[in-house]
Amino acid sequence: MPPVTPPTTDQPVDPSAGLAPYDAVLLFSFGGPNGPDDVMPFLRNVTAGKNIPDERLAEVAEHYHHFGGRSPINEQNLALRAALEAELRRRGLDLPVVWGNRNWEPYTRDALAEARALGAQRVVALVTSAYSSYSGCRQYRENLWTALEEISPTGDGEPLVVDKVRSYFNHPGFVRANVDAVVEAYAGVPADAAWPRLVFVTHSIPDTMEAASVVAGASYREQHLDVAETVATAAGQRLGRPVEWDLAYCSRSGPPSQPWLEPDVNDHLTALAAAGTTSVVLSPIGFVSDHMEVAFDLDTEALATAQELDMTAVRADSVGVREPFVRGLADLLLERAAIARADDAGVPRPAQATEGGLPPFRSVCFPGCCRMRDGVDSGRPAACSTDPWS
Ligand SMILES: CC1=C(CCC(=O)O)c2cc3nc(cc4[nH]c(cc5[nH]c(cc1n2)c(C)c5CCC(=O)O)c(CCC(=O)O)c4C)C(CCC(=O)O)=C3C
Ligand SMILES: [Fe+2]
Repeated sequence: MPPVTPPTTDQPVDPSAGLAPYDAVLLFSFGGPNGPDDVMPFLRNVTAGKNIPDERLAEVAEHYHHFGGRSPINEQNLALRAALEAELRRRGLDLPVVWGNRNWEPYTRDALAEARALGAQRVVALVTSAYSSYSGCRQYRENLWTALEEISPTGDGEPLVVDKVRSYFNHPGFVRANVDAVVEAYAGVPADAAWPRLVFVTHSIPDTMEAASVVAGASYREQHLDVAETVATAAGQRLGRPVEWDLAYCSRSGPPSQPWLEPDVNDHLTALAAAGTTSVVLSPIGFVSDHMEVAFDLDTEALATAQELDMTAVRADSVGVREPFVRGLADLLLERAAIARADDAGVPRPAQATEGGLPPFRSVCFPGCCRMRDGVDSGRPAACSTDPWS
């Protein structure tokens, strides 16, 4: 049965009401190795229970070793935490922001234990993945469930409650920061190059995961197409000239027999070159920071492909700590708090800001949301679920 939409008003969130009932923010990310000795244990964490061929793991380990065995992702998350904390302080909100990862230190359970030691009882989680799919939503919620079990108090301690911010790919802050980055990238294209084609890039996922993602309202791919259209149109307006765009994918893994979303960005550049395109801007809209997938798959591999094809290629920034993005995250936290208060009081929720053609994604997931495969439960419980409006 499709979930029922919760009643909402057309009233915007009242920012003066603050972040109650929350008393801490969890910045919840993927994690990455900090040095060569971390690489294999990290990869084993990421791929536990997954059907990833050994050759692929060895290849990915090489990507990390190419950068001294260190992913940029941890520094980027520390910078994002500092920026978000500063933005919250600027608004008079002095909650602690704790940081935890699914696959490396500091682990999710460490962050939750830290929040509890700071006196937190109800935490709002912000995932560093903007899109909804098993990889960007349920997998985080499964990990959160396990972490909550691991730190669960014995005796009369109150269990920690964690709520999650909606998938924010179509929030105005994320969209605006991507438009800014694309416009800047166009400005960086050499003056003698042709008007560039805009190639958006995101992480590929298995077709089965794509099919299962559609229950959230629009599939992973459709979410990207919606953002891409919005960003390309807005960038074209700012640049005073329309841009033509496509969506391509990177970082495919899994066995070759398993279909994943295509085209791969390198294949796509090859096809574009064959059709006469000589200039591109690559926009990594699938990623919130320039971590290893961007540093290797785009800046190392795809840019080398473009060079071989004699194409001019400029890579746009990911949103990182751009102001519109960070302000948007603070707005999303205020929105989530207002939704929690409305649900607790049994009154309609506030209006939620979006850009593009899709509605806001759910703040509370419903059973069966974002499975790995359609109709098949992983058998693992997930936190932040069971919307009263399921
Ligand atoms: C949709 C998506 C995002 C975006 C959303 C989000 O940001 O969460 C993402 C992010 C990331 N993926 C990352 C790294 C890896 N992903 C892997 C494997 C996989 N990713 C998948 C999907 C996604 N992944 C999938 C379906 C697999 C197959 C196995 C599985 O279902 O889990 C593997 C295993 C080896 C390989 O096969 O590549 C690695 C090392 C890093 C860290 C980078 C760094 O260290 O800087 C980040 C941010
Ligand atoms: Fe990944």
